[in-house]
Amino acid sequence: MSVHKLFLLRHGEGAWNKENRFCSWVDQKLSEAGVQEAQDCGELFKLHGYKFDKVFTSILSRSVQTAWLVTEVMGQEWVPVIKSWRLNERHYGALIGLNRAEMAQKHGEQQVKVWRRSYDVAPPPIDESHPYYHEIYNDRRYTTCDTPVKDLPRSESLKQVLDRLLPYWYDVIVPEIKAGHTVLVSAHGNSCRALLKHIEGISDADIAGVTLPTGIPVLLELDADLKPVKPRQLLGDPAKIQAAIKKVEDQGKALPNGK
Ligand SMILES: O=C(OP(=O)(O)O)[C@H](O)COP(=O)(O)O
Repeated sequence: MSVHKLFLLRHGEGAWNKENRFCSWVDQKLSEAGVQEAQDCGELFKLHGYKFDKVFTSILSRSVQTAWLVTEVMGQEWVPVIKSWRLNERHYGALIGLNRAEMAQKHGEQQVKVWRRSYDVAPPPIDESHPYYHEIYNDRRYTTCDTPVKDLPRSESLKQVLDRLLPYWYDVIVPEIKAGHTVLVSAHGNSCRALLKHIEGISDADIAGVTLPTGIPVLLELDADLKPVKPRQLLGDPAKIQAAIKKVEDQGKALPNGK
């Protein structure tokens, strides 16, 4: 029997999702379409009558903005929103800012797939010569982390995302769920995939085939030990969800105009 409902949500479309660029730790806001996706998601939750007790976000604006829009539409703005860098998107290292389709043209689709979806391969690290290095590491938000700025990642595999996420999951989120609270995690494609891998026990190989589009919530129904009692449900119109998944997968195809 299902005891707990947990919702994972990749934020609505951001400006760089639209431009097919690796966004990662660059703080992009939601696009107009992304705002709409977040609001639609709130409407969907409202329609189902879901009530959240706690919302967890990363410290990137697109994840926080999504949480605000969702709870606003639901009339649940009062629900506490707790932020941590440990829910941030995967650090894409030197790939940050680059266009996936152009990278596929240059390095091949297979290499881009390895960078995007392998479990334990990290992209090349970012260094001080990278155009976004200083914007990221001089940002005041990273002085608030439980880890000194010098020790924050310079690139991460999905495995490394899970490694930095798990202490937060067990110390902060799990106690909330076990206390009977309904939790929404409003985060990112890869931080949600890492969490999903852990909760569902997905193998290192099979996680490559799991794609989460923006603005589509995932409902997990868990038993008292937080083991899934049924398959995950992606909420919304199935045809729309399939099209959105294909769009994300196609982002790594080599197209000359990078679109
Ligand atoms: O910033 C990103 O994800 P996000 O839009 O979920 O925050 C990444 O660039 C996602 O890229 P990917 O789908 O190639 O792993």
